[in-house]
Amino acid sequence: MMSKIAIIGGGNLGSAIAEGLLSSGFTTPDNLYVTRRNTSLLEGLKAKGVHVLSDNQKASASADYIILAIKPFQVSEIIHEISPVLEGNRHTLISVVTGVWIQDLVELTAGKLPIVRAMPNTAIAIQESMTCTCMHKVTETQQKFVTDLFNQLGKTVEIDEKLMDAATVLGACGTAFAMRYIRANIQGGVEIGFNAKVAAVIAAQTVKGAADLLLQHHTHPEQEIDKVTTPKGCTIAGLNEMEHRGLSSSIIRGITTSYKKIVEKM
Ligand SMILES: NC(=O)C1=CN([C@@H]2O[C@H](COP(=O)(O)OP(=O)(O)OC[C@H]3O[C@@H](n4cnc5c(N)ncnc54)[C@H](O)[C@@H]3O)[C@@H](O)[C@H]2O)C=CC1
Ligand SMILES: O=C(O)[C@@H]1CCC=N1
Repeated sequence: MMSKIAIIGGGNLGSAIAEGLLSSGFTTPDNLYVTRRNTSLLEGLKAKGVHVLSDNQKASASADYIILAIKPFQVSEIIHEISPVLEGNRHTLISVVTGVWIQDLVELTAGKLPIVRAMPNTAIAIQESMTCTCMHKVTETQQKFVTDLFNQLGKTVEIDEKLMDAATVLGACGTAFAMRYIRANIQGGVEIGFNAKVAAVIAAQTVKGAADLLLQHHTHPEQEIDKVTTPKGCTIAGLNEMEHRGLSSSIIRGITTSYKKIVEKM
């Protein structure tokens, strides 16, 4: 029998996970439960046959794997709410919540559940997430299930929990950072003559191709840059101007600022 999955908090990330789980075929709508206070915002999932409800206890009681996709400040209240139905020999708790540590979750569940911390990004909706995981007291079956689940939804690496905040910045916030880079390309593209629609396709596909070059060639970005920059050409002229204006520096400072925000407990 297929394991049942409950997603508590069908917001941006929770809904993206649900979409990815369905489109990958990892689960079927009948085995998926998604909660949200205002369920009318989950009509799309409901139409696909997913169990959409506002009752977190009911969803948790129906599931084997419970994915917590709520805001950090809600974790304590919601675990308290579902506690009465949690069973140590049945449930695995998977938290995608930023800045909440395994030790916090162990304490909130009185140590009775296997716990997974996972940090995916919103590309999980199209099975292209980068997900970092770390696991606590899981059985081999549970570890395999969770690894298979996230592997179906993109790439997965298991990391030391002390790197989870860093994984949040690079892997999860990283989606937004990449979007701004692409948006700037679109704005520049319009200045030099394209309409916004065509500029958007060119910018997004170019960034996707650049990322795939690195993933498939296992090269360093500078090796790929060397193949593009014709001596005295337009690429190096543009690239150096971007660096004079602080491109790399501003990205590094953005990353370290995001990191500080998490470490200082948001
Ligand atoms: N959005 C992202 O790209 C990522 C988010 N995260 C983490 O995932 C968590 C969720 O983030 P988002 O989806 O962006 O936030 P969100 O605000 O879009 O989603 C949270 C959802 O929980 C629902 N909710 C609130 N109280 C509830 C309750 N009592 N019962 C059931 N549902 C309830 C809200 O209605 C909302 O839909 C956060 O902890 C965030 O740090 C982690 C990685 C990436
Ligand atoms: O901005 C945030 O706090 C969350 C964590 C990673 C993505 N969104």
